[in-house]
Amino acid sequence: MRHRLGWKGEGDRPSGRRSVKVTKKEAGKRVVCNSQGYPLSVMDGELYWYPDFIDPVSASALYRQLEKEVIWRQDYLRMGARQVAIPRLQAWYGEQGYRYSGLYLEPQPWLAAHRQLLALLEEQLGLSFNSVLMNLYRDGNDSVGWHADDEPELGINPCIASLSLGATRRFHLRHREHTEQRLSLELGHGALLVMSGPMQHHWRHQIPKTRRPVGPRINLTFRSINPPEG
Ligand SMILES: O=C(O)CCC(=O)C(=O)O
Ligand SMILES: [Fe+2]
Repeated sequence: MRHRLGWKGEGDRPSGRRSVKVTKKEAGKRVVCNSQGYPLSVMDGELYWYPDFIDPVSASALYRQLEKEVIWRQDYLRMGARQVAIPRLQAWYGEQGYRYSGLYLEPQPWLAAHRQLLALLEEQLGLSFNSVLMNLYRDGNDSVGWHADDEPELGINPCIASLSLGATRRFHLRHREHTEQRLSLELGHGALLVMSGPMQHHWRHQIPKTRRPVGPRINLTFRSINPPEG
């Protein structure tokens, strides 16, 4: 267990206020962070929930910065003879390229906002990553279907830290074999969800479309990609 956790034990809500307020300055911007978190009790996996990881003012500043600087791409999946647009925009930053579902994502160099978030994840939770997959859900029509983050480059039992900025969207988790095991979380502005242990082998997750009018949402899933062999 590499986490430094802000709670007492499995299934235990932390007693008292054990939140840590941290401010980090880079390029004149401060990020206020609250690393109080909760373990969510699930079978065959580890799930940690930090509902207020980034405070709303810092989260809005990060959102605006990323909205301005990220180079988003529209990717397509081949479905037989057809090319189907993925229902969201994506971007891949970090140190290595990423191959998934027949797509190759060329890495782009870290932005200052990414470096700031990487430093927070390291300092607050003891987690380090070398890449981030970003998703922009423009409205309720954008989504990501059931999948697991189980590409071979992520290794066995990968740790994935997923930060949400902007509109709140519902996140579903479902066990692959015990399909009655389900979870639904509202991922709000500044919330962090960490999935680790055998989670990606036993569970799938999705962000469904919604008819509710929702604004745009940026999601960053920090990951560690193993270097290519050879
Ligand atoms: O947007 C999210 O919260 C989830 C994104 C996701 O599952 C992924 O990028 O693999
Ligand atoms: Fe995912």
